[in-house]
Amino acid sequence: MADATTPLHQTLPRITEGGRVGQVDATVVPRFAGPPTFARLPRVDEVSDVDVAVLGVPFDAGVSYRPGARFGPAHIRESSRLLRPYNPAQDVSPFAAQQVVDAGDLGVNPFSIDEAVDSIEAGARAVLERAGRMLTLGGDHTITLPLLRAHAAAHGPIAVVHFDAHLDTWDTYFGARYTHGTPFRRASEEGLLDKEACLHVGSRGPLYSAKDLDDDATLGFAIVPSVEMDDLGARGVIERIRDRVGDRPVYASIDIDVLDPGFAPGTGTPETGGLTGRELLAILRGFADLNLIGADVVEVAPAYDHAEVTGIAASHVSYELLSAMAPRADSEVSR
Ligand SMILES: N=C(N)NCCCC(=O)O
Ligand SMILES: [Zn+2]
Ligand SMILES: [Zn+2]
Repeated sequence: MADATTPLHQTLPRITEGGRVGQVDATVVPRFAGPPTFARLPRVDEVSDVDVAVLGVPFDAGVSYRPGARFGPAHIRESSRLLRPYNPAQDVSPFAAQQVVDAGDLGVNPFSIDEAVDSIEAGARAVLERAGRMLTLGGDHTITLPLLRAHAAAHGPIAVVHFDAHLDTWDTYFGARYTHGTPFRRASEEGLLDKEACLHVGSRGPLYSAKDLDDDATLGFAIVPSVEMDDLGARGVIERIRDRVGDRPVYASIDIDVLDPGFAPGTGTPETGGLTGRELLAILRGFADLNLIGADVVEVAPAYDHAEVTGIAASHVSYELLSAMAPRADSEVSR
């Protein structure tokens, strides 16, 4: 048993509810001490069976404006120390209902986007062989293309629900095809998307031209713009998502800039008029009734954050996604 004189790396008392190796027990080791893994969960090498892996991809060479999302994974992990075991909003204990681990970071090339994209795909495929599902912490939005390649290899064309201020279906920037503004155009061109079933949520802000919207529809996306949030409410947005994706395999990609900059200042291309944290969490809870096969949380850039506001938002978004992935005894739980 740990006491105040025992180095923490020698004995880490963990919650072991449901037979899973869970968080370091915060009633024994205070939250600000101990390992820097996501939610103080075990590392992947500390357990034998894995259901969900949390993977960091510290890559930001694809950004068009402010850099810094390469520090996102470490910032989200540090901001996740306060997460507790039981999620009352979904009536689930996400780390007891499934084995969740921290798979660490991929070490990707910061000087070659092409090489980084290839190695992210290879890394994601390797993680998916070990774990049934993964939640990836970015990193800029470029990383979602190789992540979708890995998921589509396992599931076929995917229904992507994309939360973002931006469409990210643009074509090129300065001739570059792999950037954080282009992942979903590439994914659509590569046949990774179910073009009947993809949806952007929270889009807003100026575009380059009206043609952006025509292209976006052709690439397979419907849109719930941020401006419709008040009229629809979280329930209305969940219904729009459910109508669009049905029971297809769904991948949720959360660009933290879908939140208003007041709720998530720490990001590279902020746009005013976004969702509140409460709205986003409420919508994500609706994914518990969908076939959520994977997710990412991207574009957290801690240099522009204050008091971990953005990091805490990203860690709670991650927690709702992990909760939505958790198997339920009764799948008709109303929430
Ligand atoms: N994916 C994010 N966050 N931003 C894309 C912005 C692309 C642009 O500068 O037009
Ligand atoms: Zn964005
Ligand atoms: Zn984005």
